[in-house]
Amino acid sequence: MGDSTRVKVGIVGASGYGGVQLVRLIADHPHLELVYVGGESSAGKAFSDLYPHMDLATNLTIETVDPETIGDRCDVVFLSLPNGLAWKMTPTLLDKGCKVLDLSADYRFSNLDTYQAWYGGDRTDKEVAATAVYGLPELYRDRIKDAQLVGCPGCYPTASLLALAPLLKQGMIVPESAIIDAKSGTSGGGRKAKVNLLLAEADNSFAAYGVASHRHTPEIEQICSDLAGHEVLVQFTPHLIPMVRGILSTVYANLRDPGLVREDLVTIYTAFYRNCPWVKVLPAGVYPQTKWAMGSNMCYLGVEIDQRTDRAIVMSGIDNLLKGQAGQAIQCLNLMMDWDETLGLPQLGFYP
Ligand SMILES: NC(=O)C1=CN([C@@H]2O[C@H](COP(=O)(O)OP(=O)(O)OC[C@H]3O[C@@H](n4cnc5c(N)ncnc54)[C@H](OP(=O)(O)O)[C@@H]3O)[C@@H](O)[C@H]2O)C=CC1
Ligand SMILES: CC(=O)N[C@@H](CCC(=O)OP(=O)(O)O)C(=O)O
Repeated sequence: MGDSTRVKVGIVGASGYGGVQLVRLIADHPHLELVYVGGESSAGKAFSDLYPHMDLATNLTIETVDPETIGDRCDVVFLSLPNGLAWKMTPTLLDKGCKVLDLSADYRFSNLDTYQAWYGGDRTDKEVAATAVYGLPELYRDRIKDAQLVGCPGCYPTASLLALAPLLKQGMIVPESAIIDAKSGTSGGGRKAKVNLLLAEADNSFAAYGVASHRHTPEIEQICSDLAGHEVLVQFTPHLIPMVRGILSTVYANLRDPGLVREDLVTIYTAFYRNCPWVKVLPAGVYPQTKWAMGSNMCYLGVEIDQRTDRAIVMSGIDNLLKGQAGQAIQCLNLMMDWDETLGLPQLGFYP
């Protein structure tokens, strides 16, 4: 039975990894009621037939995607789809008065030419895209509060930008010297079958991919440029690591002030993130482990300085499906609804 006091929520792409996390988080959220789940190949199946252990979270059946009817039934819609689909349905959802949170790359770029150069597609929603806000609350909280459309960041950009932001914003590093070395578990590639994500391919192996060409590079550069106040290029190398969940992003950059020690960085980072409940700056000498963040919306940051090279080294650990995806989307929605930013989100991870 429906609860008229709760905000009615729909998820398009509910069967995927991001969608499942959203179902779980919405079930635990005090102000949200899931009223619609949509998909393509899973349409017509009960959500609990796909995920039998989640029958307590919802008894909905996955439906086909018709933006008009979704817009009539929902106040808020999460789009957890492959890149290039959200922009085709978002204008209708917004016209219907919905708040829209897109987990794909479609609304992350302030310059659509950049989007089209990396993702393709012939966008016809330029006016709508211009209203989208980049959904990284620690950097754009006030803009997210007023947004009707949020483009939630990618998992690698979330981890990497939270590591770099204090240094860039305060002009402490040479921006172009930034090198981002990031590792992701296989769930980062989504639930759809892909040969490189098979256990027999990914297990006992560890390799870089997308070297000097990964599509998260321009997304990271866009926000770094915004923080630095001028155009910045960065070096970003992702790796696939044989685990399911988690990202560890290690960022290196040349310091402008060679006199700093790591305790200074702890103080600077703690001050920068003092109003951010989802970032935990670790004490000097403590470095994040991905398992701490598994099941939690927290980003753990460890800071270090190599005094031989005068480089800052910052390590950022997140759960790619929570702070890197669905958790961050709920965090953004909390802000858009003027609710506490922590509502309905898990603080502590599953481990140990
Ligand atoms: N995985 C991660 O760590 C992160 C992913 N992202 C982004 O979030 C988005 C979702 O990712 P993820 O959950 O991993 O993806 P999955 O591959 O796990 O899920 C994709 C979902 O999209 C649905 N879908 C695909 N095509 C269509 C279509 N034409 N119409 C309707 N539904 C469709 C699928 O439904 P069905 O099963 O019914 O076919 C499925 O539910 C992507 O844009 C991804 O890049 C962002 C940050 C992190
Ligand atoms: C391990 C793995 O394959 N990771 C994905 C990142 C997924 C993601 O967040 O990307 P978008 O939302 O920008 O598509 C990749 O490198 O393509």
